[in-house]
Amino acid sequence: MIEAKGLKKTYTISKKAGFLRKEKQKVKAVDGIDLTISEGEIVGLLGLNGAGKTTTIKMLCTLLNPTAGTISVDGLDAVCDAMAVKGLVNMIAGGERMLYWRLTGAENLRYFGKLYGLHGLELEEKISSLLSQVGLSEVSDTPVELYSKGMKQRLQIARGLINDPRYLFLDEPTLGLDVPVAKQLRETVKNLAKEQQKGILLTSHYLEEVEELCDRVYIIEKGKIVLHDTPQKITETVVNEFHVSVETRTLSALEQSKLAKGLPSCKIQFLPSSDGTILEIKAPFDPTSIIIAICVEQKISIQKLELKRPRLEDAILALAKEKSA
Ligand SMILES: Nc1ncnc2c1ncn2[C@@H]1O[C@H](COP(=O)(O)OP(=O)(O)OP(=O)(O)O)[C@@H](O)[C@H]1O
Repeated sequence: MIEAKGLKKTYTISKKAGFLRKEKQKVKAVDGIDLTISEGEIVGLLGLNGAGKTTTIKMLCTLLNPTAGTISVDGLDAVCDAMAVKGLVNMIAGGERMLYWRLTGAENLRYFGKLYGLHGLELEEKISSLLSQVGLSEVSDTPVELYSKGMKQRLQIARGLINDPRYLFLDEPTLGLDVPVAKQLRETVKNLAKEQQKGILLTSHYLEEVEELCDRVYIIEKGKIVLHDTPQKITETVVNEFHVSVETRTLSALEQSKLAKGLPSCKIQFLPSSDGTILEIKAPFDPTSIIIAICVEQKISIQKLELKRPRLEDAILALAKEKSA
């Protein structure tokens, strides 16, 4: 398990303070974060630009030392035992960073494998197994500059797995990818966690992706965790509103009042349609079973019922609105 406690990172930057004069300024990028990632689990780290996600990831994978706090990776300290921890973790960035474009796919993996102390037959076997795992065997000897975006991203995954890490940090892994390529990549990520038991920390601006993949989500703001729960619980806590649309035959005033009485905490609108009535309901819970029960009791046939659950995106928008109000 990875366990971070009281994690802080302060950068010192120089700012112009008049002609020829510079002033040192401190930026608190991460300000006391506690988080855990277990093997086999996909954990999301969400926040607006500049919230501190990349800084957190860099500390977790030993690329940056924290200003304060501790990180334990399977009992090893990420600062004191950094070399051992490097063997247990790896990072996969989205976009086209961290690859050498003039080198072929196999040469890239050979270079990164050597950095992890792999060599000889063991390294060559690893390279060919990873290239086959990500479907790049046929282009192993093609320079990366000739790869498509999707192929480069698959090579990034192979690069991130070269040291067979127990924990993977994925920073915007589907950035700029076409829908089918991104979908395939999400399947790979699920497989890494659920079949290969790797612990994964994921940052993504695609909230549907986070909702689909993550078991738990941390929401970070100005370097602090402001919410931590499953995507579903976060959504229910923050948005707390279900939209239901129901189409029925034309309802009498009595039937309308029965429905309104049965759903006292909901906002209901009865709208006439060409062949009946449309009910638009906003409820602080999922009201479908109550609506169905009343309709059965009143012998009202339902032509169509549509439930719009709140999504993680609605929750993040609501949180952002709350903060700016
Ligand atoms: N090397 C650095 N030197 C000085 N300040 C930095 C440095 N890296 C990041 N920062 C500042 O630290 C804060 C957090 O940045 P960080 O990149 O961790 O956020 P982020 O959540 O990853 O943002 P984004 O979603 O835009 O990538 C920001 O205010 C940023 O300007």
